[in-house]
Amino acid sequence: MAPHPDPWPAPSRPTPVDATVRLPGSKSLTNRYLVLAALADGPSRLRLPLRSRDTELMAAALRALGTRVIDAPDGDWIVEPGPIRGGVDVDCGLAGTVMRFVPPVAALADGPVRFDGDPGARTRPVATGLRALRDLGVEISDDGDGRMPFTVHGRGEIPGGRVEMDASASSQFVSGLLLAAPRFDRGVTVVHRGDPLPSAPHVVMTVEALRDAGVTVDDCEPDRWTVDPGPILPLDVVVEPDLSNAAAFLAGAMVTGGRIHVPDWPHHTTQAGDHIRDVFDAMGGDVALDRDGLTVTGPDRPSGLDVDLHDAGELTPVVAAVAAVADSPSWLRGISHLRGHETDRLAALAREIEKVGGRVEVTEDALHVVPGPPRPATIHTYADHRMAMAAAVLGLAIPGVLVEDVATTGKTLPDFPGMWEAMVAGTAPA
Ligand SMILES: O=C(O)C1=C[C@@H](OP(=O)(O)O)[C@@H](O)[C@H](O)C1
Ligand SMILES: C=C(OP(=O)(O)O)C(=O)O
Repeated sequence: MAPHPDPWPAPSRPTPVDATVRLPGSKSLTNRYLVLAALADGPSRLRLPLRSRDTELMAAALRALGTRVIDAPDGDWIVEPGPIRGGVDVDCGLAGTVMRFVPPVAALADGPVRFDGDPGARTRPVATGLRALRDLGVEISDDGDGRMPFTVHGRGEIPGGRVEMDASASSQFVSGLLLAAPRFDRGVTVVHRGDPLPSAPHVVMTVEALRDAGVTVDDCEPDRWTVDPGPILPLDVVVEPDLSNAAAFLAGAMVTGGRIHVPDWPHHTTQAGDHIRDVFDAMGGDVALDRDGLTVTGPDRPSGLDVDLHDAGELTPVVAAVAAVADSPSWLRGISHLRGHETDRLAALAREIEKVGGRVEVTEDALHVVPGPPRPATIHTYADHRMAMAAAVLGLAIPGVLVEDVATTGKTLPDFPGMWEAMVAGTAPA
């Protein structure tokens, strides 16, 4: 992987891109499978897992807790569960999945497990998950502010039972409890009470992954999930390509009137990123899913749109970037929870899109993006992989865009700049 200059001159292209882009595995699926495999009854195999910062952090966390996560020569991960041990530290980096999925696993350890992460992780919400674990009988110490760092005092078992939480800040609080719950003495019933749960497809993904591993889950009532205690079957799974990362490349077609093909786009998926098909269709793209994969052909100029991204918030930065060069204003709604993502994405998108000539109004839960005469700028990326990908999309359409810290894309996509440059040059590997 070649080093890239910082700031990185985002390639711009006045003519249509035309490339096939093969995406590595889904972050959300890889990290769920890793957790389930660590708690399973025998060894598992993850085929085509994502190998990026977030998933390496998850693997490292589980290794610290006593699981063997073995790098097979073909890139697969073999996972051999072991007794969960305490007396260890977990580095969450900036990964929401690590800071919210691993504490319930740590509660099953035989001693204390201390969690910390990047400076930015200390401002991400974790208190709801910690409070729920306490309600289920787990001892946790923090500095009293419900933020990182904190220590989970594992006692080798979790009584479990019924717990109510307000998960309106992140669906990951629900997913984290459900994933470990087969190993709780009484399983768990989680009831969400509060504003509507964001990122609902991610909880469906959790439920599906549990059921595929032989776990009984009842989700027939809205905002209530029951996981029965019982064994987790070993997994042998192929990880789907990451559709939210794919969205950035498909945006390349949208802003240049070009064509991008993503092979192996799943026909059934729980990934929220699949929603990008509807979004780009509404923005004037020609979106075709067939046996070979997904092909998006962009319009001469994308249309503005009014869209609710509550279920697929992680698409917002890339959609906002396309909206910033559209032929009319856009509303992106239902996204107040993005203030607790890698950065406050509402503020960050407004600031950076305004630098390249757009106007952005931030409301309580929406962005109103008004395209303006484009101008070059240096885009700050706030340690946020999706801000950096959005900046690359802006740079494709607007000459003279420099992207600070493009390496932050390594959170979910190794060598994003190399893949992007290959796409722009039309040489992306088939
Ligand atoms: O469970 C998951 O894998 C995720 C859930 C979502 O989090 P929020 O519910 O906090 O938005 C999503 O944005 C994140 O990228 C991944
Ligand atoms: C919100 C995101 O990540 P995380 O899993 O760290 O919450 C994201 O990838 O857009």
